[in-house]
Amino acid sequence: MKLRFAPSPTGYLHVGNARQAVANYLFARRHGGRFILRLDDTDTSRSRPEYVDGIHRDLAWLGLNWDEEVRQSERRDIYDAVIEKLKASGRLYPCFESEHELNAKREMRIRAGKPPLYDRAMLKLTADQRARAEANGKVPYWRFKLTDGSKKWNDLVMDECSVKLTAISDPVLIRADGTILYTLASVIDDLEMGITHIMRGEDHITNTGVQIDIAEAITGKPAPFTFAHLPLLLDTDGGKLSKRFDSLGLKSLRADGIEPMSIVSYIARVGTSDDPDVITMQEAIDSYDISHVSKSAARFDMRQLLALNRKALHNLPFEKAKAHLPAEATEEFWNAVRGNVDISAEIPHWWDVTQGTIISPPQPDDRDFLQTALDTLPDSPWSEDTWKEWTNILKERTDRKGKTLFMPLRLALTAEEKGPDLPTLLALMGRERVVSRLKDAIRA
Ligand SMILES: Nc1ncnc2c1ncn2[C@@H]1O[C@H](COP(=O)(O)OP(=O)(O)OP(=O)(O)O)[C@@H](O)[C@H]1O
Repeated sequence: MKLRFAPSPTGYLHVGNARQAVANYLFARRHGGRFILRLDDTDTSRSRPEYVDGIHRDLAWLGLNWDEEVRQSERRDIYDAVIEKLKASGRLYPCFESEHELNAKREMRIRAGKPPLYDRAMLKLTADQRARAEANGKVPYWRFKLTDGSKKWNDLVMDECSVKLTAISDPVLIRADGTILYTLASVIDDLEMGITHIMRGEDHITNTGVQIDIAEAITGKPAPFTFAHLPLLLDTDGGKLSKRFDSLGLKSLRADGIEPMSIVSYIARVGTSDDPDVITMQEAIDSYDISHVSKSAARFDMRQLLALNRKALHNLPFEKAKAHLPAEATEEFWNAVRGNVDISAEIPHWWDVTQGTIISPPQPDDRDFLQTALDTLPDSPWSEDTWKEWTNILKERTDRKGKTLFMPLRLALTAEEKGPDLPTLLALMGRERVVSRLKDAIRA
């Protein structure tokens, strides 16, 4: 069994692309197969080295290690041999019509109430006519002659699929400048590399019909692939994701401090009948079941991802959390804050709260209460019991309890209305910091 994830390096990967990478990886690992990274970089005008680096970085970050890597731009010889064969058999035929001529023909067909399909005029070109066009400096581009009828396959996600080839124009597979289009390069690679399962987005369903036809023209045998077309992942508002607009990009999620395993856990289960939960890679592999993937489009829900990430951070042991923490951070600090962060980008704030400087917001309405709090602050050294000792005195002196007692203190000490347990935080902060924050809140 051999699978491939085949992104085009024309942008940074988004969570939709990741859905395919994760599906291919988990399916391959679950069944003891190989997972290949294939860079579909035939579009030289849009492919860029920094996007290749980006794909490597994102996949490695997610923990999707690949067994082999190939680049389409390095496989021209392989394509040329197959192209010669297809030209010789007449399935690839030269075309000379300009964009302008094609548009005019298309409009005429539409006006005549016919579908705007290519009329295959160039199939009737005689050797003489071709020689004359070439003598006039015209260079042909090449279309693939589709067979009549439909191509059917039993999809692992979409069940029975059928693409009516008679409703599609013969596709251009080689441009006049010699560029090979994705549709052709991809099927040659899949055959040559012995890919057994093609898992990709449902945006490829029409391609699949055409590619089955091309594969059969190349080998003279039924296409040897099993297909799985996974629905597209939409953004939270139901909009399309785009590499070009960097929407929900893995790079930015990483920069925001999302844990890679939260993303893999979420993406492996979103749009399936299984509930997302924070799982290990091995658990994701063992539990991946393609028959649980739903046929309809799934929405990426940021709140759900954040909930998983919060759980992942909560479970993260100190040794692993160190990567997100300041060098001087202690295990006590991590234990105090780990249950209260959605993303690791929030950690520096809590570090400042306990070890650095923050600006306490003014609390004019609670000035007297905070002055009493300052006056009754226990002397050092402090422990986790100091909070209780202090607030017991405050309860007696001020008659306050519950929220009216705790909230002004929380706000003064942390500048937040929510956060880690105050008894633990107070012990970590130390007396000097607390005195200066209380003074700030009173003075302001
Ligand atoms: N929103 C999406 N949800 C799920 N899969 C997607 C989504 N967008 C693309 N894919 C899949 O990602 C894989 C990689 O494709 P590709 O690199 O061509 O991505 P793309 O985002 O469609 O790129 P481009 O915008 O450059 O065409 C393909 O299997 C494609 O079907």
